[in-house]
Amino acid sequence: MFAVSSGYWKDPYIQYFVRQAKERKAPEINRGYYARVQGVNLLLNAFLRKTECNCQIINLGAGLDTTFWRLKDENLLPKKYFEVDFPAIVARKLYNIKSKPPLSKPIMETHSGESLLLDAHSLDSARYSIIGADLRNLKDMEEKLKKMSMDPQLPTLLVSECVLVYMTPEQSASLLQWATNTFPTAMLINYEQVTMESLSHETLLLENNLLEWINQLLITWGFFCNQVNMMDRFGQIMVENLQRRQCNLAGVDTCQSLQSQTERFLSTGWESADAWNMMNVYSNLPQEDVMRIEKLEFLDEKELLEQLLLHYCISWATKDSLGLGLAGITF
Ligand SMILES: C[S@@+](CC[C@H](N)C(=O)[O-])C[C@H]1O[C@@H](n2cnc3c(N)ncnc32)[C@H](O)[C@@H]1O
Repeated sequence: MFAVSSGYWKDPYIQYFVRQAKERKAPEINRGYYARVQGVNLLLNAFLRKTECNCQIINLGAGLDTTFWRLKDENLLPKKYFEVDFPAIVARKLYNIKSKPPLSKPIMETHSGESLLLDAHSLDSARYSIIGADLRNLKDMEEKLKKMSMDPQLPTLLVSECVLVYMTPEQSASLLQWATNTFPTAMLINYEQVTMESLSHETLLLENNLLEWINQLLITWGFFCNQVNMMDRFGQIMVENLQRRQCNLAGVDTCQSLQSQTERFLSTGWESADAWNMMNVYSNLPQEDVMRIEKLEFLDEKELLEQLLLHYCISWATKDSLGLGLAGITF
């Protein structure tokens, strides 16, 4: 919300989901969010182009994500957009949708046919469905998705942003395997942590600054959305802090390296997989817009931004029975 209100990117819908007034965040945090949002959108849009929107999207652990509304505004809606999250999170999202016309109107506008289903834990309309389910209970989740007309034969994009790390490696592997067993033509985009393996020793010596900054990150970004790897000092401090706050890091072992991030896909039936740290993603985003956002706020500590970006990655994988050229999607 703060990054949006500071002009990093446009999202007219996030304001309807955020309870507190915009709380100021550090420029590194805003740039980190910018890289994540632009990076994921870039791959997502490429999938929509390849499939000419003749596809479905399933956002796993969607939280209060606003992508459905963006795609509607940009005339890029897939045949159907699904979201899955725990029933309690879904209930909160549905409450906002029901009570805020700027959220409900676009859903009504894209709805046709039978009456729209809306209860405390699910929504089913022609182009947008939300289900309350546990990603670790695949049978139940699949049944619910099928009830809402999920079509396994359609090219399917699965998105998981800061979600798999909450599950054990076995649970997330089952989810990835379920995806390849279910959808012959699919792509999965995953955003989460990766170790700082590529950082130089000198950068790590910035530890005093780092400690202070990590604390800020915990309060703002990390505590809510992310956990990091235990392999380095940065990761150790954050993991210890998160554990003190009873935040469980069940999936952190899979985040060790870009290689472990791609291997998790290749060992669960995906045909191609790639993973880029966010520093690389940031450097490959359209540079005109990067130059624009870099003028928004003065950034004192470039090294800290680098450390943040090197600690996160976007990984993606494809399986392409229809031969749409999904493996060619990249930054
Ligand atoms: C850090 S939030 C990320 C939300 C959203 N993807 C985003 O990027 O803004 C993690 C989300 O995953 C959901 N989640 C975690 N484990 C889950 C599970 N086993 N089943 C369903 N949802 C889960 C949480 O409820 C939460 O909404």
